[in-house]
Amino acid sequence: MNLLVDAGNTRIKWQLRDGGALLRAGSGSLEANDLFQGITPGQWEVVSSVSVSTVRSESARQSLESVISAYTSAPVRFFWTRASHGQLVCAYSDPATMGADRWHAMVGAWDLIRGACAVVDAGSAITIDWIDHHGYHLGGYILPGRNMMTGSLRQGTARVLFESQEARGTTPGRSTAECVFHGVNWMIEALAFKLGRDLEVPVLITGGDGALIKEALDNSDGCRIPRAELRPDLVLDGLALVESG
Ligand SMILES: Nc1ncnc2c1ncn2[C@@H]1O[C@H](COP(=O)(O)OP(=O)(O)OP(=O)(O)O)[C@@H](O)[C@H]1O
Ligand SMILES: CC(C)(CO)[C@@H](O)C(=O)NCCC(=O)O
Ligand SMILES: [K+]
Repeated sequence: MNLLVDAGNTRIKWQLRDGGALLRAGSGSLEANDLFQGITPGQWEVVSSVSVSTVRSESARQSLESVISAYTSAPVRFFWTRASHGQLVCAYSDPATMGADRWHAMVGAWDLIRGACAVVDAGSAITIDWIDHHGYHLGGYILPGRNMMTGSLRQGTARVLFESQEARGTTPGRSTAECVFHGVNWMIEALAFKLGRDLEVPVLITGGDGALIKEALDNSDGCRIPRAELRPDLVLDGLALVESG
């Protein structure tokens, strides 16, 4: 039994898998002390390996390792971006500096598509990576995610004052909160429109705000993308592939 962990900047997500079968899944933060509450003592006993993809700090990596090691004596292995995995080749001259989540999502995407595709991970940050039909990673983009956009407006201004809310619209706002939340949604819509214009390849979408991107792509006029698929577990799927060799 293998425990797979994707430690993002906002949330840590995990799955307990036995071969291809998914047994348990959960998410949360290390601080809340209940991250792994979905795993029973009996299940911990039969965990034979723990594989982690993390984009958090070195000290957070160590905390995660010691929390996991308190549950199990199974080896905890961390997987980082590599220069290549099979036909997939990283565009970075220094692959270790590329976020492990991006790499594992690309490994998962290449395994599914085996052809030119793009990967969008809309998490704390939004990343977009291009892969060509040979498996060459052409490069990507790193943008602030939704929470980060609204948070930076809050922090960087004196009078942009607003309460958090679930404003789904994109019409011009008529209050500060509406201007901020509709503005962010409008940017997501603009991003989807641009993707649909620039790309004619399948797009695999993951991350906490992935559904918003998918919806915006589906509603974008003149979109040339043949297939846009939501894959919430793409990072863990790629990690499972890398971990098993
Ligand atoms: N339950 C949730 N908790 C936190 N964020 C959520 C939740 N549901 C949706 N979101 C949205 O998801 C985003 C965070 O996505 P995700 O959980 O994929 O982050 P992450 O994996 O920690 O990010 P990253 O990989 O970029 O560090 C936030 O911007 C927020 O808008
Ligand atoms: C961009 C994020 C934060 C997205 O989770 C992560 O992939 C990361 O910390 N990357 C390191 C920098 C890079 O990918 O070039
Ligand atoms: K992520």
